[in-house]
Amino acid sequence: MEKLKSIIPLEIKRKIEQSTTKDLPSTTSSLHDFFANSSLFHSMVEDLTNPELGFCAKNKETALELKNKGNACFSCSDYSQAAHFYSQALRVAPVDVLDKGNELVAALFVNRASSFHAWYRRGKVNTSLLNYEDAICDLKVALDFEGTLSGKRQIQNDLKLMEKENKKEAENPFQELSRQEQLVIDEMPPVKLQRVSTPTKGRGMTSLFEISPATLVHKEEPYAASGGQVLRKRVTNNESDDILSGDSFKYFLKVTSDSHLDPGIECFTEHGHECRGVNWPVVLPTQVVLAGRIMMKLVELKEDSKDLDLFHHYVHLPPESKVELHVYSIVLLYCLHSYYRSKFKLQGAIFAKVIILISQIKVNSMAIVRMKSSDVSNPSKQSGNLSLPGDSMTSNFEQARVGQGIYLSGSVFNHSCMPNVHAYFISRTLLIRATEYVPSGCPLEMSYGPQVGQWDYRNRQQFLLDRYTFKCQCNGCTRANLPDLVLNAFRCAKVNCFGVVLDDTMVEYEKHKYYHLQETPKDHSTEHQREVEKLMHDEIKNVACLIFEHSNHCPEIQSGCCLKCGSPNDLKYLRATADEADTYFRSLQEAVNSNDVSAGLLSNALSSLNDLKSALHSYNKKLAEVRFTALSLENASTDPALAEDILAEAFCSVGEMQQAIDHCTISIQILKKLYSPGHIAVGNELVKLSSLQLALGDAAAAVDTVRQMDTIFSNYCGKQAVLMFPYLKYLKGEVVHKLADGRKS
Ligand SMILES: C[S@@+](CC[C@H](N)C(=O)[O-])C[C@H]1O[C@@H](n2cnc3c(N)ncnc32)[C@H](O)[C@@H]1O
Repeated sequence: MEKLKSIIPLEIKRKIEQSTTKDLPSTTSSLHDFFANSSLFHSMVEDLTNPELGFCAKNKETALELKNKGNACFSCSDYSQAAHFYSQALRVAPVDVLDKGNELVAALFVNRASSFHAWYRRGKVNTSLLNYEDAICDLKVALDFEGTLSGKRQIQNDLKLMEKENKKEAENPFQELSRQEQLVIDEMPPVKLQRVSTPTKGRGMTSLFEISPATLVHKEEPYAASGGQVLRKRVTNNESDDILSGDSFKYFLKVTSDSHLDPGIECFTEHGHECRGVNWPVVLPTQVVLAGRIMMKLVELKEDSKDLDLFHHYVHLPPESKVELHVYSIVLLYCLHSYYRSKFKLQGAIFAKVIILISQIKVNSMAIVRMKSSDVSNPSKQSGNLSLPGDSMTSNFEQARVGQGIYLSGSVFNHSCMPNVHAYFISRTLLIRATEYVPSGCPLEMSYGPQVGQWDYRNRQQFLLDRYTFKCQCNGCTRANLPDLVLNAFRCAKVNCFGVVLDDTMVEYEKHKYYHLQETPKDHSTEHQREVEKLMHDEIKNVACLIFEHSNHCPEIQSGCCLKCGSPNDLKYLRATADEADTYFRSLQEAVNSNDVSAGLLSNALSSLNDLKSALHSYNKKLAEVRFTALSLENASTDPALAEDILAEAFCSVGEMQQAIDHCTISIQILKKLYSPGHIAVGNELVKLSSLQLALGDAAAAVDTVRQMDTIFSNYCGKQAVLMFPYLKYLKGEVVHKLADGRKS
């Protein structure tokens, strides 16, 4: 695409760069006229649309060869190999060719279904031989591939019987998942939401009634979804195993398959050939592919004159992005046109529609993520982990991004850096749940990524501006709050003061929060300025009083001055002390990573921790854990672990569990201040604490920790918490075991 962009004449480029939405039909027409005469453009479109050149290039001879191999395996009863060859053949079979009078693709699907039917037969044989475990495996595969409802019901009944018989399976703590999955399907939001217009954020969502924590407020299937680019390539090339476990891979396919597809087909390791084997759905960026899917959907539903009622920022996009969108819109429409022909007209109004669509996708699409829980997918391995001190800290949140989707109602929820709802996905279903009590009429706002307590004001603003092109106007970014004041703060050097000391940049960020008030057009008078200043000081005073538990001192917000006692501090000295201590923690982190923690390193780090504590405010994030991964619309972000958390890991790796527990506990106390006691970042750290307590054999303490953790995760994901965080169920099981063992002895 870079090449295409580079050949655009300057005059056309300039018009595009300055364009607003109403100019789009004319700017796209000019660019189209230019591309129509460009051999580079046509050869690029040819690359993207010619099935012979596709990643899964079509070839009748190869398909027939593979089909014959499949047939040979089938006749030797090697059904899994047979299915494999038929699947391979399907990847390369051209869509419209005949083989012995039948459509080749259809024949291949039938053969492959027969292979899977053979699985059912084999399951029955294994049942009669009392090989229940094998039989269950066979039947599960058969169930996945059974296309008819009655067939599925029959297999499900057989499976139920088999699972009853199989005692081993019944002991597996993950066996209940299918029942839990049923809960996912059944739960519906009990509240009615209302779309409202807000003064600063456009439309938004509120509830007509008050909402208690953990209430499901919204549930929605995507209007359209697509896998990420890397995944799409791997899927097409059948290279799934190296990036995702089998389970995640299946998940990915479920997420990205269109729901109208036969559910059996969703599980195959080739894509649905929506593209007829051509390249564009594999190589174009995800947002453009998603736009292509939506355009196809609108045409198929005969709704192509309809516009999606979604917000976009075309006019605020940087000039370079506008040019890029123009190029993608023309390329995409040519790709669609090559298959749908007259249904997609190559004209300015339609190119403009695609540009708006991609702009809407940029602002509104959500990253569909799932928890990566490879370390708990095998409970026996996990059990082993807990008995190994060095590994018991490894159960961190990690998320895999499996796709991107457009949720028409879900995207009306605005962002807040202090969100009161949590968005997550089960397969491709979006669920939004209140994480705290919400009074009626109060906006329901999720986090698009950044949160107060996780990042400072400037980083949050920058992220939202870069990624979503808006200046955040949430409560966290327009008012003083405790986490923003302390997150990066120093500590007053005066004996026994413990006050907050901010440097220039932190003071600047706090002042920035009030600029939106100054920007209001109604009044720019000095009096108004004074009002703004006063408001800022009052707010900061309120927050400072909170930190210092009702101190009556009125803080001056000034760089280097303590917010509690007002005394000046040597910022240079405080910063140098903190930086030096930091280097020890970096070495300790490296030693933890390479499993090479020595007594010397530990004692150095402990004295550095004291230095760090003498320079940084006690809630400064550098002292706590920050390996928190936000569930967000954007890529999950992970910060490095610091100070107390590294020490906890280091003590854990040398088997000093009590020390590890002490440092982990302090880390949790800081996180509770920075976020809130019920925040998921705290829950994440509680997972570590409980696994340490279990490793130490302190089941009673672990019970309490697991209970707190359970409350937090249930607030975020309701009954689905066990699906989202499988280790929750596992840790609960461990606690029960340890308690029972304790009673026996
Ligand atoms: C996914 S849409 C949310 C719905 C949108 N308000 C609407 O009217 O359709 C995201 C857009 O809403 C606005 N928005 C959301 N949260 C905001 C916030 N905290 N501050 C300012 N604008 C916000 C921005 O314009 C952003 O690009």
